[in-house]
Amino acid sequence: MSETETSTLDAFLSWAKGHGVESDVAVEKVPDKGLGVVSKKRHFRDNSRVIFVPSVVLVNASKITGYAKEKAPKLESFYQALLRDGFPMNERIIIISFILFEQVGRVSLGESAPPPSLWKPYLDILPRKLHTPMFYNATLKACLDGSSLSSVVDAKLNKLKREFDSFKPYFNKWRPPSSTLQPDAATNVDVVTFDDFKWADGVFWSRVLSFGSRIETLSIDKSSLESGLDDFHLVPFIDIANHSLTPLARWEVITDGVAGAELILTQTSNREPIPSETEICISYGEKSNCELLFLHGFALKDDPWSAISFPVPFFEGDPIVDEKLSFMKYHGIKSLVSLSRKNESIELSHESIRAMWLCVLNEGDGLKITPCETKPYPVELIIRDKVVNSVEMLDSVIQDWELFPVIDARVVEIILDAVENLLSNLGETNERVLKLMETANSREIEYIKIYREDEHRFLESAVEEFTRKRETLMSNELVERYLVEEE
Ligand SMILES: C[S@@+](CC[C@H](N)C(=O)[O-])C[C@H]1O[C@@H](n2cnc3c(N)ncnc32)[C@H](O)[C@@H]1O
Repeated sequence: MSETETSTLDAFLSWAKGHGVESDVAVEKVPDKGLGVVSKKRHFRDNSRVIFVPSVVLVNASKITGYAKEKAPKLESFYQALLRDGFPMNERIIIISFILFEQVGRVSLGESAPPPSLWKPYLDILPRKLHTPMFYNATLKACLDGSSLSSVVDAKLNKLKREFDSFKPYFNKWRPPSSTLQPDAATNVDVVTFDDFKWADGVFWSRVLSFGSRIETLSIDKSSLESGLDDFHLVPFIDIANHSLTPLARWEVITDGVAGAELILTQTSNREPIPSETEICISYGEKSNCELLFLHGFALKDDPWSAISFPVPFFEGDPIVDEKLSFMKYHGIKSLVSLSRKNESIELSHESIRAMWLCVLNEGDGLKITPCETKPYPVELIIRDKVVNSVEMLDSVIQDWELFPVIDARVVEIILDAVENLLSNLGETNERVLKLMETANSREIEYIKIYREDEHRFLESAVEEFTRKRETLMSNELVERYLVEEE
């Protein structure tokens, strides 16, 4: 670690201690992972706590808006201007704008900046360089060609760019009063660049913890959370724990007594102690290499959680596609097909099945979908004379239909077509990408290789599996009859 890195880390550690963080472990640089949490003595895996972070140091949207109101008028007027101009404010926007204000806006404001926030020593240890595909140069980006991630990255870059362009004029208000009165050369330079914006978004998605989802799984009374309605939290210290497929620890929300969060060494029947100098990792969840690469910029050779997502392949020229999309949006059905490996077989998520039903059904099947201006919902969906006003209703109408095997067969046919296409795209680009990879040797290339191989294996299995499913469905008399008629 450089001298500056060491002093920034020391400042963070003494800040944490001074604000009530208790820790039995060290924070150190870990090869190829940035910082990590490392044991400094023997520990037993007995549900004992190794880090406690009191709620006072947690970062969430409510605390940030409170801080802006009380101590950072420029940040407060930024949020107020966004609200006034009708921007949809959410926890992510509040948190990433705060990170940008503290780390970039403050520099631009110079002497007119408010004193640094409570969280400055924490913000200072956030990695300045991220390795996700959002930061790839042209060569690395070309190494994703043919993979499912390639279009996902393009779509995300475009979305972020649109978002950044809409916020830019507001970020540009983070200038000292003199420069807003007398525009000079410096004021033509944007205060926050697109790279800064991507960085803050990347920091958010790679570190944020959802307390809501953890509380739901633990069935704790949500109202007892000090943070009220906040879901997303940055948790200094605990968010230094890296991801492993064989994690030694897990994080928990504490709602009893002194509220906060803790890192616990998960109990196991293995009574062997964890030796000193062992990295203590957690699990970031059942994430495929595609997700790990997208969100975190790394991939794991032995990752068992293969998955793939692609946009719902609506038929070209489907006359009611906009209405279908509107129904899906209103009912929270993503326009995405997600396939993942479960219990040795490859399955579509339930939400994807709903999206696919809507994709394959048409007016000839008795589906009517009409815009409605007088109702609380944007479109009215009728299937077989039944008004479908919830996803549960959609499930029962389709599953109770005698034509269900036919619909199922259409879904399987289209998914098979899509995975065959994805596999052939990946195969066609492989040779060129492998050559390109030889010209650049980096950690990123190694991770892309792992991801591409994983995706190739997964798609091959998906093609096999959906071919089998199609054959089984084809042996159904009703399906055979209908498909012949449809042809
Ligand atoms: C929540 S942070 C963990 C702390 C981080 N290492 C740091 O320096 O601040 C998540 C990031 O750590 C890195 N990381 C976590 N687990 C990793 C792993 N198994 N291999 C490589 N990098 C990892 C990735 O950059 C990821 O986005």
